Amino acid sequence: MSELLASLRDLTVTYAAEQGTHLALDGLDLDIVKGERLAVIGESGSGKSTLALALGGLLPPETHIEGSIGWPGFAAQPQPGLDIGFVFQDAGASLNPVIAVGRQITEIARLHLGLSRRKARERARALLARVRIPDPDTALAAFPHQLSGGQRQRVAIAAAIAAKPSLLIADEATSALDTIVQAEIVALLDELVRAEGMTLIFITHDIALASGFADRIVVLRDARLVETGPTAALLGAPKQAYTAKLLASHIGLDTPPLVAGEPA
Ligand SMILES: Nc1ncnc2c1ncn2[C@@H]1O[C@H](COP(=O)(O)OP(=O)(O)OP(=O)(O)O)[C@@H](O)[C@H]1O
Repeated sequence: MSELLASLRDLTVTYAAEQGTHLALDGLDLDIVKGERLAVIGESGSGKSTLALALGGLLPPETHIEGSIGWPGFAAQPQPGLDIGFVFQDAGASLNPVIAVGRQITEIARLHLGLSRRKARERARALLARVRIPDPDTALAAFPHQLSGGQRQRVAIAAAIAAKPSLLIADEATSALDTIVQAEIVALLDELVRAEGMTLIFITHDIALASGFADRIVVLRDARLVETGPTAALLGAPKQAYTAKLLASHIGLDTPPLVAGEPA
């Protein structure tokens, strides 16, 4: 039987806003299986990022959380940055603009893996090569603004996996990139999670992008989980009218995936 990484039960998240409270997740039940590539799709404001932040324990302090997030896949409460890696939409938000790329990755490896300065730098170089940054030696000394948007996102991925997390959460990680670069980054994420045996949660409003490589899709709408199922089943025969509408508005079902899946 598949091993569970996380188990969310009746997860309800309410933000305290100036105009009152805002229900961002409403009674979410979801099991996340070790090693799966899970796409979370939904329209803007449906609660996707809130789910990502809740999993990482990164919700703002004034947020009210009910229900539970269990982590049967971890011996102890997983730590963001160590057990859970994050890639956000804007690499600029996760990378410090005034610190060289190499040092940013090196610091993570030193902090979380306790590596010596030299070993951490070797790891940073290897990670830059792993995410296919051309000329990793030069890139180590580069500042984020000296790289292209796609390269910055590759660096952000290298930083996210530097501490060897078991779970990688990519929140709209490709939304700011053009279509070709998007497909390259998705292919890279897909390859990395397979090779490293990580679990991937890929948050996106782009069903076509998700359908190319996700094992399973979760559909959120207005803070609620509408439907979840294996990608092919959900795309081929959505059970909920909302999912069907979402699919119809984004892709024809004969749209070829942007990233080829594994041969059957
Ligand atoms: N810190 C916050 N304080 C108050 N309300 C918030 C906060 N963060 C998010 N919200 C609200 O909670 C709801 C869910 O937001 P969330 O960012 O999780 O949605 P999303 O599906 O990720 O949207 P998007 O695709 O636009 O990023 C939205 O209505 C949003 O306005």
